[in-house]
Amino acid sequence: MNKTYPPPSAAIDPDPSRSWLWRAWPLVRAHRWMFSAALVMSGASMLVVVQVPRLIQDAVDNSIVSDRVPLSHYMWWLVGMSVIMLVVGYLSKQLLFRAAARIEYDLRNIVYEHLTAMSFPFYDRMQSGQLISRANSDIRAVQMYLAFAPYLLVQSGISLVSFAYMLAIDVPLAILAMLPMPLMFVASRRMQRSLFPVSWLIQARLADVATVVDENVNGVRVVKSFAAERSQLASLQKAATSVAWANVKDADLRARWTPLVQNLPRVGMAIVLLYGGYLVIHGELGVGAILAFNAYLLMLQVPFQVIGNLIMLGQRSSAAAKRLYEVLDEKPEIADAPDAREITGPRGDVRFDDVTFGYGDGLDVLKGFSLQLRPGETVALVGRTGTGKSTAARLLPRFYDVRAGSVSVDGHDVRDLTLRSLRDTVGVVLDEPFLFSASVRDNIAYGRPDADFTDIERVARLAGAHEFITELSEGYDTVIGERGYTLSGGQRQRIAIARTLLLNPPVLVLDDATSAIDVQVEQEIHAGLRSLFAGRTTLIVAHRLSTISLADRVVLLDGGRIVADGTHKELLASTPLYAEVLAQADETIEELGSVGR
Ligand SMILES: Nc1ncnc2c1ncn2[C@@H]1O[C@H](COP(=O)(O)OP(=O)(O)OP(=O)(O)O)[C@@H](O)[C@H]1O
Repeated sequence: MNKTYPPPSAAIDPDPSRSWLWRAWPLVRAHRWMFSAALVMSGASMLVVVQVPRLIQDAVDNSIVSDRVPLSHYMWWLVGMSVIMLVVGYLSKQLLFRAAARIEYDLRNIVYEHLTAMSFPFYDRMQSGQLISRANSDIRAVQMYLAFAPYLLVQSGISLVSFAYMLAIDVPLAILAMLPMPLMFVASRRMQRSLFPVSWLIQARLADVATVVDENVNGVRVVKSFAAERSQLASLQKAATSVAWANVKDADLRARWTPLVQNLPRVGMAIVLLYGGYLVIHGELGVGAILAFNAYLLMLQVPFQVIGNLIMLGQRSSAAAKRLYEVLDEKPEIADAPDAREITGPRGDVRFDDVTFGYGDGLDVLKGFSLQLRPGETVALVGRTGTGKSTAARLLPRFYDVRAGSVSVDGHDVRDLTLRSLRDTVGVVLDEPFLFSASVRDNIAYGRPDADFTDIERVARLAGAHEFITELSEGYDTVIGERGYTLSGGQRQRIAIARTLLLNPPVLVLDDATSAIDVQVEQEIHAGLRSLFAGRTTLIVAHRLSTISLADRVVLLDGGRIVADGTHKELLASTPLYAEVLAQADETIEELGSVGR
């Protein structure tokens, strides 16, 4: 049913000590036949193009100045050449753009595959805006250079051939006509040098504009609720003004340099006219040769501009490639061990043994944290805000690795299991579930795209989502707006619970996963939730009494470790902190309620 797409045709060379081009070369090599064909064709069309001035020369000398050959003879040649250039040009462009598109496909897949393999610590460190820019503009810059640099170089070959033809017509005239060329080279290099920093500036400022627009669109709810449209608009105007300034600077530099670079060949033409005219007058050269020379001089101009652009493109691509490699060279911190094993027939015996954990280089959040969940047991993890309840829950599916101690499922350290089998075993529902812009049905079936509709409906009922889904305009086929914003927080959470349940995981982690479902609805779906928990080991990170009441056992976390363990009643009687935490949670909920009133 699901179409499968080809994997990337090659990988980036993993050796970071090599140059960026060398590392990217396998991508070009993978499409070498297409590239070679495109380059051969473009070389061939170039060879035809340089014949045209020769032909015009002969036509003028043999048919116009004298009447030795009928003019139609040259006309037919010219028509024939045009047809060849048309066909060959079409084929070479087709092949080149195809190869470029494949390189882009490969690069996007390589980067995306890598990003998918990266673990939570990486995403904690990186800014999503930066990642998105790397995945877009940097890929583009690298692809442009890889695909088009060889083509531009072949095109530049036109200058060598033109010069050879000029030499064949008249050696001293060819050398004289070339006199302004070094000047032109210097001028175009200076032009590129002064334009380069400005073009960087434009890129950077465009990225600033993109960031403002991105924040505005993604944070539209916050912007509007603070009525901050004006200040957002002001920051956009500021960023846009900076872009405009850089663009004006760019136009100014171009206006200064372009006429100079473009008009320098006219000096060559003047020389051709003067010395060539002298030769013609003295009968040493045909009139046609002057025409041909002028045409060749114009062709000679091309590479000077192209090579300048190529250098500029090269600098930009090299910076872009380095940024991409920075991401690609990062190894996923959490990956399968070489001898990782599958977990078979999991019973759901979960154990945290003397765990110490903290994020990055930060302080320990958990210290000496030990907890056992027997198969089929439902345990509520309670504690003050910021004590590390969610952190403990994240260690079970191995979103992060412990600093010391161990987390195990059925006696296997989670680090010894394959991530695939561990995450099939441990289902997680987070408090702010992310839903995709797809139908409700597809969102629920996210982990099992081939699931039957009856199964989808069954888990939706269990999660208390079926009723509101059927009330949506197109029921299960209703497409959810971006990130699920068209649904309420509680509705999103119920869809997320259904999504995890469809996988029927033997171990379930609910991290505050019912926090947005109002207490009454939660009570209504308690029966469903209880039947969910039956037969699976469940860890619930909870704040509310109503959620805690679903658990067989409650554990209280404080100072990085479990400080009390028992039933709700036992803890209430024995541990003042427990009552305090519950009272705080109630107060918070009440306060939130009064703010809303
Ligand atoms: N990704 C992260 N990177 C760095 N520090 C983090 C990260 N996530 C949480 N922390 C820190 O770890 C500590 C524990 O956070 P955690 O979310 O586990 O607390 P919690 O008990 O679940 O809190 P709450 O009840 O408010 O949800 C906090 O000090 C928090 O700032």
